[in-house]
This record gives sequence, C-alpha cells and structure tokens, in this order.
Amino acid sequence: MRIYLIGFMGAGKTYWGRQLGQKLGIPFFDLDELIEDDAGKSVNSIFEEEGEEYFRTREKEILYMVTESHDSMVLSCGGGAPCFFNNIDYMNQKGITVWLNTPIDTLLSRLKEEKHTRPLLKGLDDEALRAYIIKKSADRRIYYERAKIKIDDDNLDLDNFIKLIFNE
Ligand SMILES: Nc1ncnc2c1ncn2[C@@H]1O[C@H](COP(=O)(O)OP(=O)(O)O)[C@@H](O)[C@H]1O
Ligand SMILES: O=C(O)C1=C[C@@H](OP(=O)(O)O)[C@@H](O)[C@H](O)C1
Ligand SMILES: [Mg+2]
Repeated sequence: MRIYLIGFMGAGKTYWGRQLGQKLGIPFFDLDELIEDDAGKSVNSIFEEEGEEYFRTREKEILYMVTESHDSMVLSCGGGAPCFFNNIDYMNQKGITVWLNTPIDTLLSRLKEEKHTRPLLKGLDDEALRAYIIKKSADRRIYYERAKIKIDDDNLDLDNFIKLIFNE
C-alpha cells in the first residue's frame, strides 16, 4: 500500500505523513527531504542555484525512484509535485492519493511563519502572501482534485484522519 499526501504548501502533508507512517507501521518519506538529501542542500538553495525547472525534474525522478523501491510507504509530496509531468496520474496508478484541502486562512497563518523555508514565498508580505495562496491554489486545484480521497476537515485527530483515508 502506497499513500501519497498532496495539497498546497502548509496543508500539513509533512506533519500528517510522519504520524501516519508511524501509526500504520510503514516507511514514511518526505519528497522534499529526499531531494535535499540527494542534492546535499536545501530546497531553497536548489531553487536559487539550479532553478525551479531543475528542482521539478529531480522531484519527478525521486518520486519514481522511491515509488519503485517501496510497495508500502507514506510519501508526503511537495505542494507542486502533482502539478508537473502528469505526476498525479502516476501516483494514482501506483497508490492512494490523498488531498489535504486545508482552508486558505489556515494555510495563511501557517505560511506567514514559514515563508523563509519555501522559495516560492520569499519576499511576499502578508497581503501578497494571501493573494498568492488564493491564486496559486485555484490554479493547482485541477491537479489536486484528481486525488482519490479529499480531506476538508483541518481539525482531525490521527484516528479520524486514518478513517477518512480508508473510508471507514
Ligand atoms: N493539523 C495540524 N495541527 C497543527 N499544526 C499543524 C497541522 N498540520 C500542519 N501543522 C503545522 O503547520 C506547518 C506546515 O505544515 P507542513 O506539514 O510542513 O505542511 P506541508 O508539508 O503540507 O507544506 C508546520 O509547522 C506544521 O507543524
Ligand atoms: O508548492 C510548491 O511548489 C512547493 C512546495 C514545497 O513543499 P511543501 O508543500 O511541503 O511546503 C517544496 O516542494 C517547494 O518549496 C515547492
Ligand atoms: Mg512539506
């Protein structure tokens, strides 16, 4: 069983993925962390030094590598991962895709604090950040909504989160 967590930056993919892997007793990976380990530098530095296009290429390659080498895992993807190279179709073929459809206000309050770790948000003031989240999440919706499972509730505990994934 492979579970792919997708959704906008700040949705909680990394936060939930780690807990989910632990609870289900299967390996957990964060795609950004795999890319960083492979490159030996942060996502910020990769964007700065190699550019977004290079990052997207590595993102796809490492998505495929970790998938092919694990029949069972939880993979927390970066927010853009499903939106490039038909990656969402690949994930749908290979496992269960779960879209964390976290409300805009929650994303905003989380991302205000974490702008510096996300290259796409660098230099945005609070107002520009809100506008960016609204526009970019609307643009990406066509990919996110192809997930097999959609989670709208951002106030769940782990057991209820798991129940939603397994339709219990
Ligand atoms: N359900 C939640 N409850 C409390 N804090 C959360 C929750 N989900 C995420 N966070 C916090 O919000 C921030 C962004 O979450 P993260 O998992 O990094 O998002 P993503 O990987 O989707 O970009 C982190 O500081 C994380 O600890
Ligand atoms: O939405 C995006 O394009 C990105 C999201 C980030 O991951 P998180 O969604 O975990 O923040 C990371 O992959 C990179 O900064 C680009
Ligand atoms: Mg993350």
